[in-house]
Amino acid sequence: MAQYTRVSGSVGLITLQSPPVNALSAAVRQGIVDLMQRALSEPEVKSVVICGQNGIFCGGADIKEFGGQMSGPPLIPMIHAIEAASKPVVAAIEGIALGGGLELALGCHYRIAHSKARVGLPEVTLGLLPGAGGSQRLPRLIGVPAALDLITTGRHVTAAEALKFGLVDQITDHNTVNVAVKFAQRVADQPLDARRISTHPCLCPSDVAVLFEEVMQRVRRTARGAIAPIACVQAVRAAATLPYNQGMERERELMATLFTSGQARALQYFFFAQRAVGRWSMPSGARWDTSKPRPVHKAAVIGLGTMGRGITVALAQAGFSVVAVETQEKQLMEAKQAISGMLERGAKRRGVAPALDKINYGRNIQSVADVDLVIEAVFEDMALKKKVFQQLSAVCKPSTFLCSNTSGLDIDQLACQTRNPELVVGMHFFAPAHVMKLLEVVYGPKSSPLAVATAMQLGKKIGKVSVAVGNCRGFVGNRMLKPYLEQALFLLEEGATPEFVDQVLEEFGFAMGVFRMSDLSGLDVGWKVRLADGLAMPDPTMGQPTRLRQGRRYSPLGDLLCEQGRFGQKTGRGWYQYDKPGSQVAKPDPWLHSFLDEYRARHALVAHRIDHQEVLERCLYSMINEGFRILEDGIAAGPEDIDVIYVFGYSWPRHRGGPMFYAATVGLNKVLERLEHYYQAHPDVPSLQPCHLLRKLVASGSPPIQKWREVIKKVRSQL
Ligand SMILES: CCC[C@H](O)CC(=O)SCCNC(=O)CCNC(=O)[C@H](O)C(C)(C)COP(=O)([O-])OP(=O)([O-])OC[C@H]1O[C@@H](n2cnc3c(N)ncnc32)[C@H](O)[C@@H]1OP(=O)([O-])[O-]
Repeated sequence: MAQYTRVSGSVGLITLQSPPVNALSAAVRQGIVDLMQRALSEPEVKSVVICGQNGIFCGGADIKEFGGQMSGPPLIPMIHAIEAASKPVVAAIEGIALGGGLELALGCHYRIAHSKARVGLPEVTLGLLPGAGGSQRLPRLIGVPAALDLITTGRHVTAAEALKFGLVDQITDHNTVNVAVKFAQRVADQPLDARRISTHPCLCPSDVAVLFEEVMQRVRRTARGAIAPIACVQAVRAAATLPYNQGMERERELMATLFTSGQARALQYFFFAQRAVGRWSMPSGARWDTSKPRPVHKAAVIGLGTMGRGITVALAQAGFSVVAVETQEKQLMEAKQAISGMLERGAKRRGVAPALDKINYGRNIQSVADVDLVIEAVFEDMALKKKVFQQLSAVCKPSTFLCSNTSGLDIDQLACQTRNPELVVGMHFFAPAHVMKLLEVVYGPKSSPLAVATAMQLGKKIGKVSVAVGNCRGFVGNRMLKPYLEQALFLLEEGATPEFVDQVLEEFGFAMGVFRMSDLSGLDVGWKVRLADGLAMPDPTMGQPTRLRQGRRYSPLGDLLCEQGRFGQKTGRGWYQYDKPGSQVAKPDPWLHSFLDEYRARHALVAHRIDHQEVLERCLYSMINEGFRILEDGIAAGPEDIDVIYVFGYSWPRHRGGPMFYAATVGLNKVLERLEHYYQAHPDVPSLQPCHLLRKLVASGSPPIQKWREVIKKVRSQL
């Protein structure tokens, strides 16, 4: 929808009206077409201003329409008609002008932006390119290098940066619509030819071919298999090398390919999944919209190791007062220095003052007495964490929320140490905690909706995508990682090498294969957990064979490496070898290959040829199967929660939507059939046994992912 008013006698004001972001739905496009015609036909009207209601210009094409049949006037001719208009058209940009919204503004003859507005062409993040002329007009307006930057990254730029680029003509701190109306009056009788961007030559640097080559190489390297960034470069290249009309034709062809690709569908699903996780619910029926958070002004972090430092930085940067506690003097001094460095570097990047004064350091837990919320980030040891929670419960005011950054321990056991177990939740950050977007907010059986709502809101305030999940070993992310890691080890036992498994997973789109990732995080981390669980050391009195523990297949390969002091990158040896401890350049290690040969010989394992398909299916489908179990158990409310966790926390390639969306893409019956096949071949590996929910979904005709919740509800009610 759009509204028309005549202002100051001679200006036709068109206001886009489609809450919440004035997306260009069919109705809005129809409104613009009709009202432009009206403005052009009224002789008193000398110029036109286009703005959006509620201080938001336009969030672009309506993404919800992409899934169905497109109706209403198409965007491209609508923008062409605006550009071709005989009266000046001014875009009054408040809030945002993104994607099709900015393309609409580029079709106008002038652009006035509020100083707080942000603009950008984020289509690439949805698996698309700016397909309403944006890939052709932007380089003509701001030059090829800047256009390539904006279009291939999709980043939003501030009004000040936009002015520097020449993307907007003026910025204002005042009422943008009023300023635009006055501007429109001033330019009412100015000639328009030079203002039609499509008629401009494309501004190219002299070495433009080299530039395109370099950008294409960079994009291919970082795209991890995503096709949209490559198409974006191709579209801008068309702008630089072809006349406008031919460039538009190329834009249309590239857009058509992207639009129907599985990647665009996955990325658009993921866009809505990110928003869906904010609408959390708990099995008790408590929900985001009926649970009010309590404001947090002052927080504390206990334990200033790697995680505690990152969490402190994240809180301080978001403006919270933080009490940072570390009982070891040496560790405290090191942490202070590290945190200050992180804050200073971050502030320099963002051009603001470092939030050093937000933090008070202390060695005594008593110093957290008056805080609203505490995040415990001590070593991952249940006995130690229990002690800390007992102390916190005694020291803090009764209303303080007590949170643990555990990556998988039982939240309920911690809650039981406190006076108010309903105020205890998990806040599982991912390293580095001030950078990684993901936060798992873990509720135990006693956690109150108030505590969950407060942790979710705090997560949002510090810039995280927070996902509420139930309490179980490893929560969602690490629980699903277990079968994935396990399969990778079994594949080594059966004949694969770490390099091959990693190559397959990296070709799939993971930033790092499973073995490179283990080397980076440190092999000793999992080893300590397995030792604590009694898994890493077979009990000789029980007579358990080395490759069978607690009644199921077990690979001791990781333990054997740790016993040799091979902890990964930090020791210069792990699944790979490194030039020196701490180096990041992984090289295949002949020692490891002989070690695997000897291991196989010792256990009478005959190496067989393992192909790409087997690596992918066994690693990914076992993980996906665990995802279905998690849904069945009610640990995650829906597939979106799992997918968001995996993309933001575990480098799952975003253009594949997340593990559960990927399962839907592959076809649930295929996932089921392959799991059955592998389970038959490996009956001692329970993680390969297809779970009940997966069978139920297949039996229900494999409904689209948006309908899974209905089947999940039925399955849970039968349990
Ligand atoms: C031929 C076509 C060519 C063209 O080049 C293609 C495009 O333009 S592609 C488009 C290029 N444009 C983009 O990529 C911009 C995508 N949007 C964004 O980046 C952010 O939403 C924005 C920055 C605008 C606001 O952030 P914020 O303040 O944190 O708020 P929020 O994020 O929570 O959103 C609030 C609500 O608005 C909803 N919604 C938002 N946008 C759209 C949309 N375009 N459509 C439909 N709905 C949209 C969103 O789902 C949410 O709904 P709900 O039911 O309440 O969950």
